[in-house]
Amino acid sequence: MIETNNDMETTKGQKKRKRNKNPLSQARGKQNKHENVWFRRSNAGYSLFVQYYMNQPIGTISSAEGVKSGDATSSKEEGHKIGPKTGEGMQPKSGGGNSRAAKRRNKKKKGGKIQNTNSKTVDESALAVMTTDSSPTEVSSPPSLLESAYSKFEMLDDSPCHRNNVEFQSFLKAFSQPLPLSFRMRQFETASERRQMDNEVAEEVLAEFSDLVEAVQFGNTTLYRSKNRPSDVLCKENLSRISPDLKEFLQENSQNGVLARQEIGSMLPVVALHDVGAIRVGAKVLDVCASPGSKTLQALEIVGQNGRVVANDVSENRLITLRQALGRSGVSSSLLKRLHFSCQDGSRLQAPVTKSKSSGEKSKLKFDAVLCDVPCSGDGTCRKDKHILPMWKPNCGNDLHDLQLRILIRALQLVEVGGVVCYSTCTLNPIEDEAVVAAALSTIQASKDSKDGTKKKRPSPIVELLDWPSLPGDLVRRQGISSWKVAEFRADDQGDSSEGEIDIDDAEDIPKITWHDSYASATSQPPTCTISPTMWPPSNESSKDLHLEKCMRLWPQDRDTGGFFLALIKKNRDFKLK
Ligand SMILES: C[S@@+](CC[C@H](N)C(=O)[O-])C[C@H]1O[C@@H](n2cnc3c(N)ncnc32)[C@H](O)[C@@H]1O
Repeated sequence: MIETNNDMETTKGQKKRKRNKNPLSQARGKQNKHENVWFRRSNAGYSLFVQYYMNQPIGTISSAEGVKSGDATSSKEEGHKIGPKTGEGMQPKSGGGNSRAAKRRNKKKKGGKIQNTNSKTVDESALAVMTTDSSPTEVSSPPSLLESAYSKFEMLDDSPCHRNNVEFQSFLKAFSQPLPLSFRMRQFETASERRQMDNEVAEEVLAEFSDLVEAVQFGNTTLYRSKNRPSDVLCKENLSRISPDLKEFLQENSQNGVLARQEIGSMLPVVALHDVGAIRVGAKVLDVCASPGSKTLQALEIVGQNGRVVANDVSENRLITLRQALGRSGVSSSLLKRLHFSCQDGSRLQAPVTKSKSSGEKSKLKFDAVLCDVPCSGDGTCRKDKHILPMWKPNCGNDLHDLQLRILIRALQLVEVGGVVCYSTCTLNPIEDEAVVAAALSTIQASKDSKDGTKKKRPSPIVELLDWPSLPGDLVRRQGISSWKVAEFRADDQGDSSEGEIDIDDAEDIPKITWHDSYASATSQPPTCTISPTMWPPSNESSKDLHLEKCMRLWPQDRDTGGFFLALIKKNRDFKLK
């Protein structure tokens, strides 16, 4: 059982919520059994992923970081789309309108060959498509499923911007490679001499592995990551083969608290909040969606023994995981005393009540910084999580949008005036990223100023996006985007999948995304997933005020990372929602 701090309020009905599944599994669980089977057999997830991201803007590389040679991007506003315009190239050349099942039935009648296939043959066939097709590609090694899915679209599409799309290919290629290893030296602001000594010794030892890993200064933190190697990149999967000694070193030092294995993008929220002064020695920090706790630990290291970190997660089991991870991380017991657990739905989180030592008066705690690392579709982690792409569809992100928005608004209520919230996801899907940020800012902007209850024009907005602090090392920040498309996958015809009747060589069997221009058109027939008006980009007029370009996108093809999205939002005044 998780210990909940005495001064922590719990919400009514908490027990019921504790049993709830993770919202991402719930979003995925909405697929029926047939559809799941069909997804796995047909590689539909890869096709949908490729179609979707071909039609979304990628974001411009921020000029502060500078466009370095070799960056495959043009600096047009928003960055160009990495694929053809919606509707331009996405329709199959023939057919259309009928469901795939209907087409298969027609084909059967005509005596067409229907393959009874499994995932292995799908891969092989996709490979054949890649090699026989004359589409240009820089890829010399066998194409990944993503690259194969792309080449299939090329077969269907004559759009000139679609062909020769080097950047899109480099994005697919990067997403198809395993994620390079990365870890950080644990940084204790109030470090004891012994701790510093341990770190120095570890850094000396790491110098022995300088052919494999390189150090990058990352705020106050020293980050290590795999060095570019001509052969295979050092990653979790090949670590024991390439360097059993480094593996042993990493295992030992993760357990004794010297270093923490963490993805680069995942380190950024705490580094950025530290950089803008919101997470500092003695600060009060809330981690709304905390488990498995990589950011909780990072924040705890900085706030030290006079600070306070509240780690909240809706799932009791995941809070247990977090506690176990912290136990293994070698954090001192005195520091652990500064950590408080809470098991609540982040969108309705009740602030802990504190008692003043002098007057004994009780008040609700507000935080200097809030980490809002919400549940998301997670496609930015597909380089290390092989289960994401096979089941990918836009519906998963759509189903999470409302929850993400409610959690972010709650985080902005709980942060102190002058404090900062970092909203982050490990997806590059704008519906879960800029759409959520834009909707939260607009909702709060439209709310009443809680001071005098009026909606007077004031010099600064109630909440605003902060400029991104300078980036460590050679990381590349792409700016947030302010236009994007909303899509849905309407699976109306997976009935035949139980018979394994998928003809992967048939262009008409490639699943198609349905694009929605507006909320009205999306809801003109019953949607198959959550569709909310806040999913669409704000009007040109209001998006100017929101400054979504201040958000940060980390794309895998830029500096060999995972995909990550971050936004720093400062609260200037209290507000009351309408
Ligand atoms: C992306 S993970 C967080 C990763 C974590 N911040 C880290 O860096 O280790 C999202 C977490 O949100 C939790 N979660 C899902 N729905 C939630 C909700 N309504 N309120 C609070 N937490 C939620 C999930 O259980 C999951 O642990």
